[in-house]
Amino acid sequence: MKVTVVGAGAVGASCAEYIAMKNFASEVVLVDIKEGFAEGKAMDLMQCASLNGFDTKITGTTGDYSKTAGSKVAVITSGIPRKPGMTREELIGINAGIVKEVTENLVKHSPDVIIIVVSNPMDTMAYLVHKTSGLPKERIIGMGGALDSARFKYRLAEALDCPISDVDGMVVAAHSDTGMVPLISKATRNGVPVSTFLSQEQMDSVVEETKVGGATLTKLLGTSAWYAPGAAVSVLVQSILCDQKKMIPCSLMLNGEYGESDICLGVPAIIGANGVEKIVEFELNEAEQAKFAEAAKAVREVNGDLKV
Ligand SMILES: NC(=O)c1ccc[n+]([C@@H]2O[C@H](COP(=O)([O-])OP(=O)(O)OC[C@H]3O[C@@H](n4cnc5c(N)ncnc54)[C@H](O)[C@@H]3O)[C@@H](O)[C@H]2O)c1
Ligand SMILES: O=C(O)C[C@H](O)C(=O)O
Repeated sequence: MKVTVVGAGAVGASCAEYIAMKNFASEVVLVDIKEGFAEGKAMDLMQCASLNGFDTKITGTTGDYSKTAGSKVAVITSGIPRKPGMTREELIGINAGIVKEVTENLVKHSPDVIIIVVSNPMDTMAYLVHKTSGLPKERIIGMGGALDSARFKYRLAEALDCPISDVDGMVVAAHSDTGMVPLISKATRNGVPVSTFLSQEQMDSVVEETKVGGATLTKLLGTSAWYAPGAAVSVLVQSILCDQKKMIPCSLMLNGEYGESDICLGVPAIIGANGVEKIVEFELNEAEQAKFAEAAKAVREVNGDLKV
């Protein structure tokens, strides 16, 4: 099955690399606007095939969407990343126009596509794709929660001084520095609540470090991260292409779930061959639900800046 990745920059190339390495897609088509860039990235990645042992064919094109025709999944990573000191929300002015145009091109050539939105501000870009694509809501998935939850587990394992495979945890609500809600009350080490091992101060610090995970990396790297974002996308794409029905937190259009409607926010969902197969609703505690509502209010304000 064919997967398109639009934007052959840091995140797009990382998505293509992880998807190919896991060997579950027949073809990955990279698209970029910069002349020759996607073709170059595709060629470089294909020269890894014999070394890394994958058979996925990777091709590149400068804006020729006819090459993307018949894609089962398309990942939108096109757009600018933030620089140190910026918020994701500040990218809306440039990225909204790019995401809208890319969405129209994708849908024209692959009307049955499932779109994964990565470009920031992601929750608002996912909302924009809903408003402009005409696709059913089950076929639009914002990628944020998968990455934020991976960062949460990294911070939990660090605080617990244990292997990451020992910990479980999930982040819901917005993919923003202030709107992320790491569900610390439900995080466990092999099924045992982490509060058994960590003080309140340690848990607060894990939550805060998780929320600014993207900003911390942006400060260190001078631009935003790409390895874990690419890996997180590859997990979503695999769950769709292999119909794994994994439960993954994603930014999805809500229709009353968690008390919100007409907004894309991070919630757990079953992801399979049809895209979003079910939004999983479970009880948040009072504080978590209040933070979820606060995040929704902030995302709604950013959505208000869209011209849709
Ligand atoms: N949702 C997440 O968890 C997450 C994680 C990491 C990055 N991001 C976001 O992903 C986006 C990409 O980040 P990056 O580090 O790869 O940036 P990058 O600058 O390395 O790559 C972006 C690419 O998009 C291309 N592009 C721009 N306009 C285009 C268009 N109209 N059509 C096709 N290609 C176009 C550029 O030429 C560039 O190669 C940013 O908005 C960033 O904030 C989101
Ligand atoms: O932090 C960013 O701006 C990029 C991305 O959203 C991330 O979380 O790594």
